[in-house]
Amino acid sequence: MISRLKLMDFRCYGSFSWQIPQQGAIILGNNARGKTSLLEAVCFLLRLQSPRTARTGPLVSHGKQSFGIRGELPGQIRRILWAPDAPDLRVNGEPRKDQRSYLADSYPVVWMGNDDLSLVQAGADARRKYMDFLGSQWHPGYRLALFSYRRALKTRNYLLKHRHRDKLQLDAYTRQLALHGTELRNLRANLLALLAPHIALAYRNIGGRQEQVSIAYRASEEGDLYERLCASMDRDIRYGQTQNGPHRDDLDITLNGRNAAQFASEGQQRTTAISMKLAQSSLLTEETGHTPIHLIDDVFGELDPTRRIAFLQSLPADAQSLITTTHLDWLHNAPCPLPAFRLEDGALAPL
Ligand SMILES: Nc1ncnc2c1ncn2[C@@H]1O[C@H](COP(=O)(O)OP(=O)(O)OP(=O)(O)O)[C@@H](O)[C@H]1O
Repeated sequence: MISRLKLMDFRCYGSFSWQIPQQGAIILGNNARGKTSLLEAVCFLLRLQSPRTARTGPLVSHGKQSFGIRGELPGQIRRILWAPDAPDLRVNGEPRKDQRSYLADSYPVVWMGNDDLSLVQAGADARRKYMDFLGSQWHPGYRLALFSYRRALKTRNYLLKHRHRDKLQLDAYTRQLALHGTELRNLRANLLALLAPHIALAYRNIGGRQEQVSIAYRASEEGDLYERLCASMDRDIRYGQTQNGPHRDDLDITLNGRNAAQFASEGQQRTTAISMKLAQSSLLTEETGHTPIHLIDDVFGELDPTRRIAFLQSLPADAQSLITTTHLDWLHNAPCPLPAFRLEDGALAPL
């Protein structure tokens, strides 16, 4: 639970402070008032990641050099002062030397947004991000394997692109890539095995009792990764890029045995996407012992009333949920006991 949030020069907020109710809140506001930015700030404070951008530059208010986020949680005050090349990360006033140690005792987060449909409809990138955001919160080794893999991939791609490549060096990075890639794949496969039953259960709860959703990890190629990388070396050199590996892996999502992207209706696809997010929540609760903070950005307009009610009922009773919306029509007949606030001119006022 986050109880107080303060922002400085974050996105459209110069200075902002909010005492957050324990159970969470509904944040009502017209477009471009800063609703998503608020949830983004909470996500960044807890995970050092924005769901909107991979870079931190866009988070800094226009014309400023750095931003600050401070949040009070049970037993800890987290504070980030982010300046280019010199992030200052503190917990209870103590500096944390790197991102890993800052994140080690942070709280889990689930992000739900109106573009979650892309988990089913869009390319594999969205599904890898989904796995990696969850995996990094699930297992400390996951983030490390992902980070090491990305670093080795970047160097290998750099070597592949350059004409005067050193064969020995290329082989050394191929080995590194295979080592971290195999580790990452094993972690992802384990994660998916744990996650799949949570997704099936969440789907049934939201109304798809007749339907069977299933999800499985699919590697971009079979067999030993090092051997496959060596076998495709000529092609990689031609493209100047590594063509195989976990950065090309995907998830197979099926509904009643058929590919969900091609055969499911939009309603079924939305239910699948929401189930994937609710499954993150139940898995993280089980694995970390903490119910994640739910950051729910403008999802209700897209759901029909039955799914909306079922979704609200599926949120864990003890979760803190921050829900943004541009209107409250969807609340009609919906079981949502959260207090509502209006966001106007960069400040929140109770409704
Ligand atoms: N780095 C930045 N500095 C200043 N303003 C920014 C920055 N990044 C985005 N903005 C602006 O902040 C405002 C709020 O954006 P945000 O996405 O949080 O709004 P929102 O209330 O969620 O809108 P919507 O309902 O349309 O999704 C927008 O006007 C946006 O252009």
